[in-house]
Amino acid sequence: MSHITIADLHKHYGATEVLRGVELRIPQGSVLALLGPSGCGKTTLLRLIAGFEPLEQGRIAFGEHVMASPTVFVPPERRGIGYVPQEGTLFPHLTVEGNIRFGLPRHADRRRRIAEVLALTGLDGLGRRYPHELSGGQQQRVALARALAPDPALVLLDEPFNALDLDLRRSMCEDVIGVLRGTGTTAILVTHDPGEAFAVSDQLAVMQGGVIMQCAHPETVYWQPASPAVARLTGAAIFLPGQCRARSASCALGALPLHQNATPPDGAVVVMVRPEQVQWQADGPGVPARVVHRSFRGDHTLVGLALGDMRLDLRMPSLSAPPLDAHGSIRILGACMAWPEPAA
Ligand SMILES: Nc1ncnc2c1ncn2[C@@H]1O[C@H](COP(=O)(O)OP(=O)(O)OP(=O)(O)O)[C@@H](O)[C@H]1O
Repeated sequence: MSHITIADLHKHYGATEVLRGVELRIPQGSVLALLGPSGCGKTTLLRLIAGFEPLEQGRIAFGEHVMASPTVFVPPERRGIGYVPQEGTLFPHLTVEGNIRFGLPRHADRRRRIAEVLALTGLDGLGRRYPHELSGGQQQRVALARALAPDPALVLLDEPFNALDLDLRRSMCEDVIGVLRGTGTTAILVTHDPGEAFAVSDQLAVMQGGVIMQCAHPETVYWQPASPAVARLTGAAIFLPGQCRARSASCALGALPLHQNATPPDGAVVVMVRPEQVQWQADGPGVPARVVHRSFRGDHTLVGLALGDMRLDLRMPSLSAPPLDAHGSIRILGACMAWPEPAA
């Protein structure tokens, strides 16, 4: 398989349009994270790619081979896709090996392949266990091993570690994506956790209301979001009214240079910076600020700053957080995004 092309995809459930012109291009061997709020259409998109649902308009192609269009429908078992759904999909009456064997064609050298995928997914020695004898993380590894066993060219992961706590979920996710990268498998990972999406993807697609709002390298999406909505969906953001002139935006935080992708016309704008761009200084030039709130949280401290009649809430490393009532100033590191005012 070479790259995957998804063009102008539409899907309705009843009168509701759930996918509205989805476009994506996923290079072979790369990982695309699909991030968006609940109900935005992520699972529906995966189901169309897998062939579990017909599409109404548009095209899904793997390289030059059209898999789905209004006139073509290649059934799921002929698409060469592995699907790792949300938790709870193992057959409880089958052992780990039995679950993996289920996905393998009869003519395959099943014993060898099962041993390979058990090793690949870190499940050596657990082949004879039943799902209820495994932890949640191990069960999801079995689901991955089952999906990988037929050597698919594309793996779809639909929030596969949702049931795990945050730290375990992120480390499991990085492990699993590492396995897929090791085998050169193209992958689409659905998640609603921006941290997870940033950590593992080559491209991050942000979806809302059935539309891909931006698809780009994760750092581009984070620092140069295409819209205020993308900024909010991908992390904490500070929005301020400002005036744009000659590639510089003036606002309560000073005169800030614009990022390359920011292209508002001169005039009234909404300015966006990430909170970590705001640097506190005990003295030195900058916008005067005073600490009006301080809440210790262990490794970080929440600090509320008053800048004139404006208030900024920041997370600072506890060791460098200023004391309550401290007077100082702030400066902004790097550039800002800005959109014409009504865009907010
Ligand atoms: N079979 C169906 N029949 C009718 N409506 C459906 C069906 N499947 C999904 N929907 C609706 O389509 C919309 C998109 O659902 P989808 O499951 O794709 O969202 P999602 O982004 O994956 O959400 P989540 O993150 O909560 O899993 C939702 O409003 C959902 O209620």
